[in-house]
Amino acid sequence: MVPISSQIRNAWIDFSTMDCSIVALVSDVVRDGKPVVGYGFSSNGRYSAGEILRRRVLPRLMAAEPDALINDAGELDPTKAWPIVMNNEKPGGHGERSVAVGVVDMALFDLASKIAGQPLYRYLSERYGDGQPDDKVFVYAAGGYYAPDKGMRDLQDEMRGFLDRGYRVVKMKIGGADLSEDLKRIEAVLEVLDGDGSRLAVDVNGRFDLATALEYGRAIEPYGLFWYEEVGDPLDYRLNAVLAEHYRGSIATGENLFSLQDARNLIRYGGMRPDRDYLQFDPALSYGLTEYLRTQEMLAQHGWSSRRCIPHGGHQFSLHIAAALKLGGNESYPGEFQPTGGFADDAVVDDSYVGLTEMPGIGFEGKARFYEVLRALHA
Ligand SMILES: O=C([O-])CC(=O)C(=O)O
Ligand SMILES: [Mg+2]
Repeated sequence: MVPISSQIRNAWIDFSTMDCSIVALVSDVVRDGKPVVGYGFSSNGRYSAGEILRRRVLPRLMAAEPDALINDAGELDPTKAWPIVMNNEKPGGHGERSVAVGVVDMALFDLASKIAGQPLYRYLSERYGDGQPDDKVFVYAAGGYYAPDKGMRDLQDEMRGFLDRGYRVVKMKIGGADLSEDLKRIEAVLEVLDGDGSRLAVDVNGRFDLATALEYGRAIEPYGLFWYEEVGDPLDYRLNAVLAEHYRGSIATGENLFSLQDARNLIRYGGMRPDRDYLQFDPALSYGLTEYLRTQEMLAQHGWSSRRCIPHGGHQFSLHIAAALKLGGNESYPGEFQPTGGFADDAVVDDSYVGLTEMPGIGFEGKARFYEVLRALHA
């Protein structure tokens, strides 16, 4: 467990006690005299899932026959861990179990790609994509939280800071104040963006009932925003569907749907429009890439392009996945959730696109402060 606490607040929670799970899988593969280690962490916004990891997920993994994780080519295959760690788990009610499984899945993919000597995006592209990964990924800067004593000037300075760091598109929180105050905050940010609403996303974090969702929708529609995010309760598909009938701009949601089945319900019943809306399922929070691959298959069957997916979480794992599976982009937290937030220390963002590290694996080793924490797990 590692704390990622701060004073910020969205429309639903504050982050004063936020933490996340971290895992190091020390393998018996030796390179340069050292064991190859796979690292994983559980994204942000859900608390650490240590109890489930310690009592259920990790003991099952450790008890598995080593061969059960190896494919016909003799390689470690992270997707083979899924039935092992999910043995004796009932379907449905996914809760935080998917977070625990996701951390281990991330660490296994880090490990497998390191053993293969490849950066994760190349490893994934060869095995699950078309072998031609994107060489850069669209990223937007997420922030714009509510915080004690944070005024309009501070909000504008924060957004200017994002632009200075190479981002073109930014995101801010709404729904934690009343409509008139939020409209002032939106207009303050639009000033920094030369009045261009298509460069601003707003995030409600699931706060609104239908009437408020529609009221805010009518008020913000003229801005032509990048998207209107997680407007109602994540599991209220009907609310989302009614909103989609009325709000003409893009809607984004899905960061709190943690399984293929929940994602499929959103697609079936949530009224999401494949020509303009965005899906934000976070592979780390929702059973890992193994489940995300199944979700991508489901989306394709329903006529959705992978380019409509821009995962939540702002982590390096999804960055590799975005390049390999040709998603529409990835979230980024240039300022929040330290030490896990943000990409490699030397990552350069240009016009809201970032390149990938060529380090084997996910590349946590290129993120000094976080790597220190991960290394301490097996020092
Ligand atoms: O405030 C949060 O929990 C993070 C969030 O919704 C996002 O990144 O979209
Ligand atoms: Mg969000």
